[in-house]
Amino acid sequence: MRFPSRSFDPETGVATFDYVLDGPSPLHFTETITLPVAPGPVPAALSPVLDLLHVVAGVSYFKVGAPARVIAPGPVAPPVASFFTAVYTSGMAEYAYRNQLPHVLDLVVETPGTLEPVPLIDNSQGRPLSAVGGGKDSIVTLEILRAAGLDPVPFSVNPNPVIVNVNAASGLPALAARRQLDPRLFELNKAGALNGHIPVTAINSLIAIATAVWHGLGPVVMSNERSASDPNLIWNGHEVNHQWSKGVAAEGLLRAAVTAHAGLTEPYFSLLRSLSELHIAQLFARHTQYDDVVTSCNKAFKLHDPTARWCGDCPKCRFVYLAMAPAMPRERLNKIFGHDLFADLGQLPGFLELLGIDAHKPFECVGEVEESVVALSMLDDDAPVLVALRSAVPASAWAAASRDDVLTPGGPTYVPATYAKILTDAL
Ligand SMILES: CC(=O)N[C@H]1[C@@H](OP(=O)(O)OP(=O)(O)OC[C@H]2O[C@@H](n3ccc(=O)[nH]c3=O)[C@H](O)[C@@H]2O)O[C@H](CO)[C@@H](O)[C@@H]1O[C@H](C)C(=O)N[C@@H](C)C(=O)N[C@@H](CCC(=O)O)C(=O)O
Ligand SMILES: Nc1ncnc2c1ncn2[C@@H]1O[C@H](COP(=O)(O)OP(=O)(O)OP(=O)(O)O)[C@@H](O)[C@H]1O
Repeated sequence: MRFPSRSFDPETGVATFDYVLDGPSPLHFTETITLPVAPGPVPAALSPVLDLLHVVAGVSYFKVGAPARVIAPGPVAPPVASFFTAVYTSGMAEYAYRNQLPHVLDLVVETPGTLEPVPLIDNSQGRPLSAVGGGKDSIVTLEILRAAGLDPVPFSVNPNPVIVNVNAASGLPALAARRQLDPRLFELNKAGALNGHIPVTAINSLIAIATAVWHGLGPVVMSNERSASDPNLIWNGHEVNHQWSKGVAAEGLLRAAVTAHAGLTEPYFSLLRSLSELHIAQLFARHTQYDDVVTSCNKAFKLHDPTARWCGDCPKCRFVYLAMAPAMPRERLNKIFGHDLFADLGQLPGFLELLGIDAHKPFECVGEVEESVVALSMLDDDAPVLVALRSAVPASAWAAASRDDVLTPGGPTYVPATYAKILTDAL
């Protein structure tokens, strides 16, 4: 796989990224990303961020053929090379596992030469750009930053009606970028090309950083939780994590790559990294103004035929419902979801999966088994699903689940000291 060229037009904000999968009939792709245009001169750090985005956004096309060699377009510093390789291996691990392509996990992205890291630019003091995905997590971050007086700028890639409505409920003026995959990809998918999951957060994050740089803003603040770092399973000695690019390892690699290549001292961090999903759900419950719009169900974010809001019958809906249940009256919960999931015994197998009974953690954006068990332990009513779940959870699982562990912040983070204090004050 090669990355023949890229372009950027500051008049329109349009960036194009070209890709080639070599072979007897080479496949050419072009992805288009339109950044919100900022007035004034283009900062020097923007172009290097687009260099990184060019390579990272290539994963959507890489997956069509799983080429044995990926050759980056230019020389980079060692932290950048490490980041590229991690994106194409760990970031593509679920794809490799599901398609049984073990070579993907051992791939090394080749770089034509080595650069020194560039001089540093202190961007730590600017207004934070707060990435908004339409779900509970980014709402919690936005509200913490707002309450601390940091004047956050909401930002989304391809805001769909859910995100537009969440931004409207926040009342904050938002920035948006547009991302258009090459339509050839969908034709190839229809024709049966290799397909699978990609580390989309790494792509959205670099688009967010490019926007923050161009608009003279400070760090990009994400809302990735502690459990995003946990793998779903181990395969051939490698971790397979559906949420890899939301995890803390990816965050560290991305930060180091942006600092080495673009010089930003404080490019990007997740404010909620130390928190469990259960904890974040409790913080979300404080903000009723988003109840009619908040949506975490991934089906609402599909490019084709999205649902309007929660589908009410997928792992993500079940997990978020269970996580929010201890934090609010059932009537409010059912109004948010438009479904009463604890009344529907057909969903029992899906809830059992979340509780670690009979399956590995689903390939979805769901929290740890321990969080689900603790959430269940915090519910004491006799809804049919809850009664059935209580009797199915083994004594060992109850004993292993600690409410203190789940609701006490912990684990490694990259949150700078000033923001860490803001988070602590908000808990
Ligand atoms: C919405 C969703 O979950 N999509 C996943 C699904 O794709 P599906 O075909 O059902 O629908 P579309 O998303 O509309 O995709 C159509 C095709 O386009 C490909 N594609 C999409 C976006 C992109 O950036 N590159 C692409 O190549 C896609 O592969 C389809 O062929 O199943 C796919 C295969 O498993 C997943 O790749 C789709 O996941 C999206 C990329 C997506 O946005 N998913 C997020 C909701 C998601 O999973 N987020 C995770 C974090 C993952 C990470 O490490 O960053 C989370 O929130 O935890
Ligand atoms: N379209 C998008 N544009 C910009 N950032 C996004 C987008 N989608 C997700 N994100 C960001 O990526 C991270 C992971 O997304 P995720 O879907 O887990 O979060 P969320 O929507 O805030 O909450 P939830 O987990 O409840 O869905 C979050 O920090 C989120 O803000």
